[in-house]
Amino acid sequence: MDSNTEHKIPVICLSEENFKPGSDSWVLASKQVRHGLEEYGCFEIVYDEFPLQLHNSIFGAAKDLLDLPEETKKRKSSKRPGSLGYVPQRPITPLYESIGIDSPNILEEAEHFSNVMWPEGNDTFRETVHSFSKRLVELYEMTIRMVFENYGVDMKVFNPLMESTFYILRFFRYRTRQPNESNVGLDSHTDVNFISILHQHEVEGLQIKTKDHQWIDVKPSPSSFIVLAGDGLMVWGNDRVRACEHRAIIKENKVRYCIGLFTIMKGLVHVPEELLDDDHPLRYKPFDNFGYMRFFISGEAKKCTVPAIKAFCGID
Ligand SMILES: O=C(O)CCC(=O)C(=O)O
Ligand SMILES: [Fe+2]
Repeated sequence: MDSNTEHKIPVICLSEENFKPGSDSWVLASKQVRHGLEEYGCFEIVYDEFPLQLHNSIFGAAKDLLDLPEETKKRKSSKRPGSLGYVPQRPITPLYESIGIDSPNILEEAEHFSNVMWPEGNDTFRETVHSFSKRLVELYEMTIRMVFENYGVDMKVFNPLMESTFYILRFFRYRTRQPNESNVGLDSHTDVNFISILHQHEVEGLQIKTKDHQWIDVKPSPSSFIVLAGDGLMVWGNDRVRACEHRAIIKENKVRYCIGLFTIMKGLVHVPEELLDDDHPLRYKPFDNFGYMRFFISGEAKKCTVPAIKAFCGID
């Protein structure tokens, strides 16, 4: 079905004020966050104070990186066994290519990655990736804090959860299509991690699927960030939060760039006890996020006859 106007993804207008936990606008924003995650599996942050300069420089960095020769992009930059790293254009996703950076919020890791790609060094790239990622980690932290407050989850487990978060920054590029090619850049899916924060460049493409199976377009803007619940947050929330179904459709005849910060839990994710009661019995066994990612990479997930997350750790 085509996009329509009945649905509206909740928008939080971020300001100094609602960045302060406990303020009136914080409380209001956190209700919208919960509503967005339960209804759509996502919400939008409009962050007017986000520096335009940083928006421009991160997409400049994306282009510089993806313009490198294929052999360079394939170099191993991740220290994790089995990490995805560079994903070239493939027959099933001919328009799409992407490349990921582990722990980009840690300066030494941003430096390590940039030295692998540019052995002569690239200070601009390293600095841009690091400062962009740090801003997105702040948005992630705010989201988790709001979710905790809204569900009444003990703040004692907030810091441990933040400390067990692993971050990957991924740059995506979609080339223009040939006359006979489909406009599907990336087909409908839910993300296999905990939370994803996407930032689009000028060319639109991101679409979100509603509960009643309609697709809504998410328009790009230099101050807009879309926060998506992945399968991991759905597990943590014991199915209160929906994992967001989304896709990328390339309608315009222009190259499209998008960037995502993907958060992944190290160790096991347990449903907090505050989210369990007679009406909400435990639906998932402790969840191993990296194990779940391997379940996809190995092709096992494709064989499932029920949603992959249910097959992996669901209690029926
Ligand atoms: O390009 C986009 O807007 C979405 C990318 C995406 O969903 C993903 O990489 O998981
Ligand atoms: Fe995705």
